[in-house]
Amino acid sequence: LRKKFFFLTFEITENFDYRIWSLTQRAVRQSTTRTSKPPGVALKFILGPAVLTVSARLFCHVAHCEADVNNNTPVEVVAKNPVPDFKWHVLWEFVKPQLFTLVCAVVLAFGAAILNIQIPLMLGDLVNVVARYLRENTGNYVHEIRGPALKLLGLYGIQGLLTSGYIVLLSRVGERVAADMRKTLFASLLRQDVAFFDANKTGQLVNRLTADIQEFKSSFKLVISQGLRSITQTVGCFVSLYVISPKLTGLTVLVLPCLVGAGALIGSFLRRLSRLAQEQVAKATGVADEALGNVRTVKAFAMEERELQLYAYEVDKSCEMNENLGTGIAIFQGLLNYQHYANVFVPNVLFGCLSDCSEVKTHNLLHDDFSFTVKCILSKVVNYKSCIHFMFRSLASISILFGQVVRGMSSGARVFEYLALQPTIPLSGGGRIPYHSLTGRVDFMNVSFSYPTRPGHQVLQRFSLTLPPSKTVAIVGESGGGKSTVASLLERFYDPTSGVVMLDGLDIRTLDLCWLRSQVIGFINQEPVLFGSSVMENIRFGKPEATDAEVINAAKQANAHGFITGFPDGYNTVVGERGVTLSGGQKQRIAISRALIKNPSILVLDEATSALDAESERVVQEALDRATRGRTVLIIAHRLSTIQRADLICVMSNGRIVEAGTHVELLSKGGYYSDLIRRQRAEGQK
Ligand SMILES: Nc1ncnc2c1ncn2[C@@H]1O[C@H](COP(=O)(O)OP(=O)(O)OP(=O)(O)O)[C@@H](O)[C@H]1O
Repeated sequence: LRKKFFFLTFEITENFDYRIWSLTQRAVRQSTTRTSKPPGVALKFILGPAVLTVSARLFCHVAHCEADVNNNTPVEVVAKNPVPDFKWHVLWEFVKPQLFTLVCAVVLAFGAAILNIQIPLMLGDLVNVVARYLRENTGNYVHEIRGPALKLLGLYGIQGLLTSGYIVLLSRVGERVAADMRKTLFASLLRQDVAFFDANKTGQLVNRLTADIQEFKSSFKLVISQGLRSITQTVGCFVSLYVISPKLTGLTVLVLPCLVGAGALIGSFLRRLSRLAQEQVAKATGVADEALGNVRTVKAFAMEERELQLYAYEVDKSCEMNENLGTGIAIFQGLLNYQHYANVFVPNVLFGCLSDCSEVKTHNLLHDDFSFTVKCILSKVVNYKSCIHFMFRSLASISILFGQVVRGMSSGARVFEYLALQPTIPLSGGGRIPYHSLTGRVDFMNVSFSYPTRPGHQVLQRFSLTLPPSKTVAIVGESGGGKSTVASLLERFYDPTSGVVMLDGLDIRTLDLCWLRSQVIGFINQEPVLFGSSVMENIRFGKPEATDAEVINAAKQANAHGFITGFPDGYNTVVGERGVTLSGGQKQRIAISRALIKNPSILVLDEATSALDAESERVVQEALDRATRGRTVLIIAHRLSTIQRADLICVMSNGRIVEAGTHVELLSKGGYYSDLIRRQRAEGQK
């Protein structure tokens, strides 16, 4: 691992690729997770009907972030959440709209379960008829057997109908609850701050939306259908057992709390295993997601084998954990059956029936009739055994269900955890400045800022800058100096740690964020991300209500109309995932169209042309020159040639402006800027 870490760190110092940075992080993560101590465990369990009521909270991680200010080595940011509780009131909110259907399903399931209890008793009656006929060989066998047989047949029929009915209703409830959960979770995720996405991997978030909700849905359906049936059957059989033999049933009552207690204990352990196993699955998904999402970079570095190893490592760990969980559940079931069958009930059945059959005793006292004794015992034994058999089957299915409940509750708790998250920067609410009075003046006043994931590392320090209305201000400077961070603060992806960002003299924290982003600021960055839909839809993303004519007009302004109409499908051309079927310059011009269609007062260009070759840069630059007219523009630039006509050029270093002026002023100063120009010219000549 150390070797891997060294190799990857070397790569990043060569400034190769962001992807390598993330690989490096992963290497660090693996080494730290292997050496880190296991988290503290606070077991919590409640005796009683353990399966359904034990709290999901098991142990607690303390959230912490690490930062190494003096060292440029990528630092791992670990955001560990406390283990979430399963919140019943949140579940209730989802179940409430389906309550009627659910109640119907429960009633049908309950009916089916009650009929199930009748079956052993009916079987007993049937056996009695057969036994009597075999023993006495008198009477009309067909006539006597017909009654119980038809009753049994009818019972099975009705039970079948009830079963189909509740399964249909229950699957409807399950699917709708799951769909509502997915939609709400997705909405909640989209609402989160950018900082949230800095700290959480996309793969893990997608896992919440897919695997966790799927798991929860299966558990939910199973608990209601099988759980209800099994519990009803257990209780019903218990009552029947009591009627047949109170003494033996008393013994069972004594033994059962011990079983439930042991079950709760093992259950709390299994729940912990299950949660860890699910987290591991999400981790493996995250690795695959990252590799597939960046497949070109993986291929460019011939890293397929390494990615495979990383994925295999995570998958093997998850496999091992799930195997442990399976073993735990198996042992639990085994113990349950063993205890029930071998230790307590079976040896006592005959004894219990014989000693408890008061009917037999009374009859014997009066008549001393041995054949009656045998007949009575036979009937009781058959009934008792049938009931016991059904009760054990129900208990066994409860124990199988138990594993599912454990997994379902952990999944549900993880989903509910994200549902409850509130963004620190609310998307809506706050004031709007009327369009006709908006000038587009921006002031950064004494802004200091650290990224939430690296609180110890101050990126901006008492930074002040004014973007006058309809003027172009460019920021240049060393890599990592904080240029893009300024743009992020203007977009309000983050809020400053101290100081304010103002728009037309108003603190942007008091303004409606949705309005600010959708109508005031147009943002174009170095690597425009397009969606895998048509060109038309991608441009319309900037203004969903835009007409086709508006889309075409925006494309014309961005120098994009020509190449778009050159495609066989024109504006209906599908651009592929992330716009993979377009060239860099074409993608950039579509991104410019997308920003221009909302006619923003402020335009932020974050190194918009730095990834392009000379010809593409010329075409895109033309588009940008046209787009910036009459707007307040903030340009974050690498290539100094593109910003020479800016009204103000600021040179940034270590989170501060160290020099500011026009191109000519700065050149004549002979300071940082002229040094940058000289260095860039020298690089260009190499
Ligand atoms: N999302 C983030 N979370 C934590 N730290 C970040 C994040 N984004 C940037 N940083 C850190 O903030 C500092 C400033 O980054 P920023 O991207 O603003 O620099 P820059 O001047 O735009 O660099 P470049 O010219 O290379 O794009 C860097 O040290 C960087 O590592």
